[in-house]
Amino acid sequence: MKVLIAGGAGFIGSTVASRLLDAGHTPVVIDNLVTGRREFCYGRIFHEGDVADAATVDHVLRHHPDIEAVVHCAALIVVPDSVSRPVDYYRANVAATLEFVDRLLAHGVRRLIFSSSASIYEPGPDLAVDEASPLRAGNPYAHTKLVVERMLADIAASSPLRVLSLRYFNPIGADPALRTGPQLPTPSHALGRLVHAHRTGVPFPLTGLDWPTRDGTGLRDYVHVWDLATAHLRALERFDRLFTADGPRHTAVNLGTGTGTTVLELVSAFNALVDDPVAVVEAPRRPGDSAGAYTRSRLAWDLLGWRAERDLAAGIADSLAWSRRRELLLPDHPADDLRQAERAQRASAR
Ligand SMILES: O=c1ccn([C@@H]2O[C@H](COP(=O)(O)OP(=O)(O)O[C@H]3O[C@H](CO)[C@H](O)[C@H](O)[C@H]3O)[C@@H](O)[C@H]2O)c(=O)[nH]1
Repeated sequence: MKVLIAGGAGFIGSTVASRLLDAGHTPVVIDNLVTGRREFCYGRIFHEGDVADAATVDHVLRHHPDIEAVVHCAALIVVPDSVSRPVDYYRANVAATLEFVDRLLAHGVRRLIFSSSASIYEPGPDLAVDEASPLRAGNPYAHTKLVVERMLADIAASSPLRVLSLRYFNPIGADPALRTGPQLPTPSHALGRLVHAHRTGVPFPLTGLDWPTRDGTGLRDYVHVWDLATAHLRALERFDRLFTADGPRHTAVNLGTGTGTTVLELVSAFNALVDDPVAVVEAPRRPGDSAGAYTRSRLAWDLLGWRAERDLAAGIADSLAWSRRRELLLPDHPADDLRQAERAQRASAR
């Protein structure tokens, strides 16, 4: 099957592309490289461009009329950034998706998987959520995901498009074959910061110790990115069976492990795997942060035949292995940072 992956040069999109390749499918990547990496597309079908650019998307779809489904992972994803740059986030995540879907419809695309997020839930006191839990996004990033889910549901209701929103919990790890992984030298997510702290010797900041969790630190459901990628594969293989003729044309499925882990528990699990443990310091809550959530849903199993198979230790081990590989594969040159900044500026000026 030929599958268009928007954002296929980013962390999750590139892993999905590897998973599809390993299963004998053909990913076609479109990515504007604002945060994605060209190196992740070597040897793959790759079109550089923005999903908001009709000419680029038209070109790709005309060039590959045999594309059977689209996976849309292209987005800006850093929560505190979204608080300070909401216009950029709405433009990149909402406005660009609308333009993209307009072209997908024009070319008769009927199957779309959207990278959504568990951050759109309003969890109850036990922090466990399923797909029927109340939705209330607590920061601009999460708002963009919620808005797009609703937008896609409305569009699907009156078009041949069927949409599966996959609500990711917190992806960790890397492709176990180390072809790709988190691309930023200093990622903002907790495990990335832990790896960074381990490499530099700078203590890891515990950002918030007064959350309503068992030890006061934020709780998340950390799911291995390779497991996430496998969920996309299963979803693509079963896509047409997910939708009945007269049922809803948009459906959402949680992708998590079902286990909540606090930041202090994550630090302990990390330190159990390294020779020289990371020190921690207390720090204030981050803008837009939340207590977190974990999934209690079986829907991914029932609908996709998928459940997470890799544990937290595997995710940490693969993150550590990737950070060493990353230094070789994606050396950080000051010129890269400059080019990255210029691309980001061009994208936000559009
Ligand atoms: O240096 C850090 C970084 C994070 N945390 C804590 O670790 C927990 C998890 O934080 P992450 O940033 O790893 O996870 P989030 O769920 O807050 O955000 C992640 O998931 C989001 C979607 O839900 C976005 O994708 C975002 O970019 C990604 O980092 C939170 O309690 C946070 O306060 C720390 O203690 N120290």
